[in-house]
Parts: sequence; structure tokens; C-alpha cells
Amino acid sequence: MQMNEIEAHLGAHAGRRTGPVILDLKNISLSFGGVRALTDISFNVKEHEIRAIIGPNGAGKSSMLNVINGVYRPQQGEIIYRGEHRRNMDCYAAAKSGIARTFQNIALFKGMTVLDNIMTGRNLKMKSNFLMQALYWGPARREEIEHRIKAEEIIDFLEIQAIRKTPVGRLPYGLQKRVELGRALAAEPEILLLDEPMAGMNVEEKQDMCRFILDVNDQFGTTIVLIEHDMGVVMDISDRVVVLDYGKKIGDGTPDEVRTNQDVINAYLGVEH
Ligand SMILES: Nc1ncnc2c1ncn2[C@@H]1O[C@H](COP(=O)(O)OP(=O)(O)OP(=O)(O)O)[C@@H](O)[C@H]1O
Repeated sequence: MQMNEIEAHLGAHAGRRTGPVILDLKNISLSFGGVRALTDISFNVKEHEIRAIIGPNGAGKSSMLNVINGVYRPQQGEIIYRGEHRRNMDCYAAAKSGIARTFQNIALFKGMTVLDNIMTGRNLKMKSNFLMQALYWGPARREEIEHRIKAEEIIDFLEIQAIRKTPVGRLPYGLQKRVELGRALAAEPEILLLDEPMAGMNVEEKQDMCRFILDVNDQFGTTIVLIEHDMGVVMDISDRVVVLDYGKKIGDGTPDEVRTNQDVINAYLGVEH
């Protein structure tokens, strides 16, 4: 993909509006024994927004995503999702309520094909029971066909038709990351959490991934929360950015506001606290 194509996507993207707050995190604190991973963090995410979480290594970014999708339970704070206070949220409940995620290290079934990996993202949507599925009988058969159609739509959207039958383990890293995005999209999430979607990619792969993230946001209306270390990417595609450092929030605003925030500049330059 050429740079002017990315710019065209960004231009189209800049025209759209974000909605009301869909996810509100208030005064979140999380510790592991004596390690304070997050201290009194508050920020919100608006519907249809691309919201980035940035910060130096160990700042608490992944912990924050894990709090949002119910992997970690914060000792303090409140999470309000679609106007409802969430208590005792676990991963399954978060996924059921429309929160999907990808991981820092690819978590796919390497021996399975691209299509089958994407189908695993449909699991929560499947209604027929195990016996019906095993017998491939009646409603289970119809359901399976519907899910396959959806998976094929995602494959077309991500332009990976040519590798749909290839075992994931044989694919280059950049394509595996794209398949992982496909599996998360298969759940038709309302909020998509992306943990370093461009880590380890070359320039061209990053440009493709940027385009897909913008297209997911534009075409499906999906709200996106992403952790990313590539500042160029973050500043280009995000509506707002929250900055963490040593588990504390040190900045929050538009890319331009964050770029000129002295605390953020200090954190990135390694200035002593
Ligand atoms: N499961 C855990 N058990 C103990 N400590 C943890 C755990 N998860 C995270 N931490 C600690 O919490 C702090 C924040 O870690 P976290 O992985 O959230 O940071 P990060 O900003 O995502 O870092 P990176 O950019 O390196 O991935 C670190 O000090 C880390 O060692």
C-alpha cells in the first residue's frame, strides 16, 4: 500500500464523529502483591472512537486492557460500560457483552487453517449444543453455514482469501497478526482492544494494519482501544490518547495536546520523577 492511500483513508476517517461515552473507567487501582500496576486511573472511551493507550515499558498499559476485558479485577475503582456499573466481570462476560481483544503475542491455533481460526471467534455466537454440532444436524448445520458465511466476509474484508486454507503457523508474522484481528472481528465486537497490533511489523505491514483498523472503525462502527509503541501510527490514527507512566496517568487528550504535554515529553525522554 502506498502512503497516499493511507492519507486518503485518514482524510475520510477525519470526517466522522464520535458518539457519547461508552466505557468509563473511574479511579482504577490494581496491585500485584507489592507492585502497584495502576494507581487511580480515570479515563473514558467514546462510541466509535479510536483511543490509544501509550507509555514506556511497564507503565501499566496491558494491565489496563486486562482490567477492561475482565482478566484482572482492580482492587479499587469503577467500570461503567454502556451505562451499567460492572461488578465481578470476568473474561467470558466481557466477551459476551461485546468486548473482544487481540494479544501482544499472537494467540492463534497454529496448526489450524486461517478459516478455522476465524471460525473460533464465532464460538460465543453459536447457539446449538455440542451434540447437535457433532452430528452436524438440523439447526446446527444451518447455524454452521451462517457462521461460515460471516467468517468468509471477514476474510474478504481483510484481503486474505488466498490463504484461507493455509495453516496459520506457516504464515509470515504480519499475516498472522491480520488473522488474529479477523478472529476478534468474527465476534462482531462493539469494543475492540488491540494490544500492540503493529509490534514486529515492517513498514508495509504496518501501513496495511493501519488501513484495516481505520476501515474496521469506519465500516463496522467498532470502537477501538489500542496500545501501540509506534508514535507515528498512534498520532496519525487516534482520536484521543491516554498516557501512563509508572501506573499513573500523566496525559490525556488529542494527539496534538499529548504531543506538547511536558510530563509526557519528560516520561519519554526518561527525565527523573
Ligand atoms: N500478572 C502480574 N503479576 C505481577 N506483576 C505484574 C503482572 N502483570 C503486570 N505486572 C506488573 O505491573 C506493571 C505494569 O505492567 P504492564 O504489563 O501492564 O505494563 P505495560 O505498559 O503493558 O508494559 P510493556 O509495554 O512492557 O508491555 C509492571 O511492573 C509489571 O511487572
